[in-house]
Amino acid sequence: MPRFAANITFLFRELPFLDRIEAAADFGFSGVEALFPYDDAASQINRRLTRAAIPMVLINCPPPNWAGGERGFAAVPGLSERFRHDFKRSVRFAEALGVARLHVMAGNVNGLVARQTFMENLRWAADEAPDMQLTIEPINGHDMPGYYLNDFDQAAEILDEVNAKNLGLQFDMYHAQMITGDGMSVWETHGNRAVHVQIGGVPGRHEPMGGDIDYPAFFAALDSGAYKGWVSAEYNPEGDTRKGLGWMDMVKGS
Ligand SMILES: O=C(O)[C@@H](O)C(=O)CO
Ligand SMILES: [Mg+2]
Repeated sequence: MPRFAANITFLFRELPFLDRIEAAADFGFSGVEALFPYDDAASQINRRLTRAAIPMVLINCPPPNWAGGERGFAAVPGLSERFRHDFKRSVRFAEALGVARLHVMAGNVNGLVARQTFMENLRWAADEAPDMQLTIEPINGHDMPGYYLNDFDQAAEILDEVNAKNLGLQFDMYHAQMITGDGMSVWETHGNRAVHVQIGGVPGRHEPMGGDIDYPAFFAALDSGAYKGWVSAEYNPEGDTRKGLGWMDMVKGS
């Protein structure tokens, strides 16, 4: 069975942010992740992680200003200084939480200069934090219009060209399905680059069951394949998070 983490930016939103950590542990998740947990002190988050006896496995860079609509700066020409400042801050926060993975967000931009900027900043980041597993994630244009990294082949080319041992693919099955209509094929082509996996149903980004993605087949592929990392539940529960966790019981029972 895959090792499941709960993305507590999406799941357990019925509860205050810090309480979601214990809820995730109580409901069978072995870890948590969060998009931007920077509003709480690392010491407070750590206390809750210790009490729940589970790790935080991934956070996103950049820290704050998300509410202002920015989607990162790693690929935005002219903002490398801003990106590097934010990156160092994210690494410090991740280290304080014992988080081993950092998702580096590209930003809303396009064109050849953006590609060059993205690769330069990724190379710099990989050198700057050699012990941190960095990830890049293709995100579908419906959910995040204008986001630079919106295609898995594009991500694979960038990973090959940057060629840093601590940089890999964040494979979100929800985005793979939304972008191509056939997420399983994308996994077959690019799954070997994955260092982090996320799941959510299509349509609607709800619970990973039913819908257009054959999740039982995907979980079976994960069980029999080389990927042994985290599989994070990153979806908008249809109702109360706890009532929608039947998909986990199905995986455990199979
Ligand atoms: O898929 C997503 O939306 C996330 O993994 C993410 O990092 C974008 O904020
Ligand atoms: Mg994702």
